Amino acid sequence: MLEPNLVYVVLILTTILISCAIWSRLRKPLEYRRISSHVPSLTKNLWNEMLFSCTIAMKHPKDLLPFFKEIFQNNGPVVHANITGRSYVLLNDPDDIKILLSSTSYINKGPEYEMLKPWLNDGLLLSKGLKWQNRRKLLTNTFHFKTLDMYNPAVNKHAKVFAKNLLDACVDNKEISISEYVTLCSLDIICETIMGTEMNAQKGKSVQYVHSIKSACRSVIDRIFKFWLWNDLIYRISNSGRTFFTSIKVLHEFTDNVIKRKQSLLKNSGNQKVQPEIKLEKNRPKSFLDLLLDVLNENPDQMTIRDIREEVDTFLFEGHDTSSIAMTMTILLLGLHQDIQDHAREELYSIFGDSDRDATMEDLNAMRYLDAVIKETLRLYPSVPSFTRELNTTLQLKKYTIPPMTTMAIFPYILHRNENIYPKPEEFIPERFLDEENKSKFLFGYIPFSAGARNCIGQKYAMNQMKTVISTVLRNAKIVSSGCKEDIKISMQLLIRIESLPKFDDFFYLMLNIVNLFGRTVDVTEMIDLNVYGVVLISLVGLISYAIWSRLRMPLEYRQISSHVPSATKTFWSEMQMLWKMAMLKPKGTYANEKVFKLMIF
Ligand code: HEM
Repeated sequence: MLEPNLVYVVLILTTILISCAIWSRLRKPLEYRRISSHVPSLTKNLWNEMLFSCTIAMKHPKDLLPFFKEIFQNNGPVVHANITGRSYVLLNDPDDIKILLSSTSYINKGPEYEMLKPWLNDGLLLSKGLKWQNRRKLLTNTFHFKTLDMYNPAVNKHAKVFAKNLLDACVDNKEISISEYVTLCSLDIICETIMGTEMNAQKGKSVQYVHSIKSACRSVIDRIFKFWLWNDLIYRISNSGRTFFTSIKVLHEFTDNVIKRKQSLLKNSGNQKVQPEIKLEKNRPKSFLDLLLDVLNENPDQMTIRDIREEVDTFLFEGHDTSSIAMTMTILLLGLHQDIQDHAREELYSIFGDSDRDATMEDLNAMRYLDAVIKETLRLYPSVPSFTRELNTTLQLKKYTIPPMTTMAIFPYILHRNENIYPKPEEFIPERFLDEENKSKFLFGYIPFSAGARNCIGQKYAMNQMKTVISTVLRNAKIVSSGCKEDIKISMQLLIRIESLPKFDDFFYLMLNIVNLFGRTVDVTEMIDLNVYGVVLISLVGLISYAIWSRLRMPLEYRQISSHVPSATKTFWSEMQMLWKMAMLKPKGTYANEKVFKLMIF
């Protein structure tokens, strides 16, 4: 049964691939089609294009960033590649990146962002033109420093719950997985600050939302790189697409709930427009959701409930997942570098002494070393590993002219490892960010929050939140992470994720992809959903065949060695047991994933 299916898959995929490539080439203007004649290109002809499209589609997310890094190493900082007819230019030169990002002519996102539309609709991250301009202007006010000050008590409150939960979980020196704790804390913070409503995620109320975000992100990245999933119909019937639509149902329900709670809070306070605590101070700025609901009430032509939902969806996602990854990575790195951790703690002691008071805005500004630690973490592990822009008009780079309709792709993860900007780029050295001389060097060579008109609107908010949470942990606990930095493997998804899987064989991954296309429930990025029985069966068959085969091909005297030399594998069964145990051995410190944290009370 399997073989004819496989033939059909290959046939269908090849047909889709060729038709997409030919069709999209023909409909583009000539200059667009000729881009590869003057920009170093990986896909100078149709065959190369098909090969590249397939290679990229079959890459495991953990191999994507090293793959792109190698492309830059081999071809220079500006590289062209067609993926089934879509033209991409990959940029890794800070000067060229500056030209692109600092111009207000190139603010539209690439076509991949369309894949997020069913989830985030036309929220700030995805919107274009006038709609984006108006929204950005309106919402920028809600990240004013006075507003951030107003959020401080809530951030401190949730940071303390987070630290307590970690310490409770680490009783008896137990190792714990930290990422879920961080994510729930981040979610509580975003809900109570900018949404103005408590969701009690840290009390276990929103675990489903967090899992759905992860599934949705995985499905989207799957779609971005696998050209056969670009088609809406195929995506909808594929396993990846079904996971995506199931997940966004949960995500939308959560957002609706946040909005309803806020509306009922406002109703109960007897004032539809202003929050009770804001009423006390007349000039106090409004928080995000208050402001949107105000506009809805006062100018229903300008804002509908649908508009509010798309912004709440966008800010809930962008506002908690990005910073929770950054906090997880910072805590992991501090646990691996005890000297840096001690230095950060000394700084906190000089600010707070033995007091357990809340961190104020002045305290946060005084945390210069912790600030550098977080910045260095974001250099090595920028939460958003890559982003794109689509050109409306011609772009003149330092050396090349890029025609309209090209998608420009930037990879902060790779840019931040440029040896010319960052000596010893793989090393964790927060001091780089304390040296004033480096500031000009880092401009456009350091873009974890992007740059220019479409940079991250929540940058300052995120830094404050991260400093508050991490300083609270450091003031209460000593962090120890097992493993070493080299063991951290990053998976390129919409946002980065720590790879916590045993290594997948490439062939195994390819087979999973094919099975996935036919809708079996096999999740390729999380072992949890993997068909465990299938894996055990395949491993056993492989083991037995190997043992029989290797015995039979050896001379008899070799096979009888265990009869006179003390042996650990006297029987066939004990040999298999030994093989299995060796295969399952976890070398000390090999998996520095988020499951190997130890927090110690000091
Ligand atoms: C460590 C934390 C964060 C990082 C590394 C980060 C990074 C980024 C990056 C790289 C972009 C540009 C994406 C692109 O061009 O496609 C972006 C945009 C955005 N971020 Fe953040 N972000 C963080 C935290 C936040 C927070 C806390 C919020 C909200 C409270 C937020 C809201 C947004 C929004 C709405 C956009 C779209 C802005 C626009 O297009 O005008 N981010 N962020």
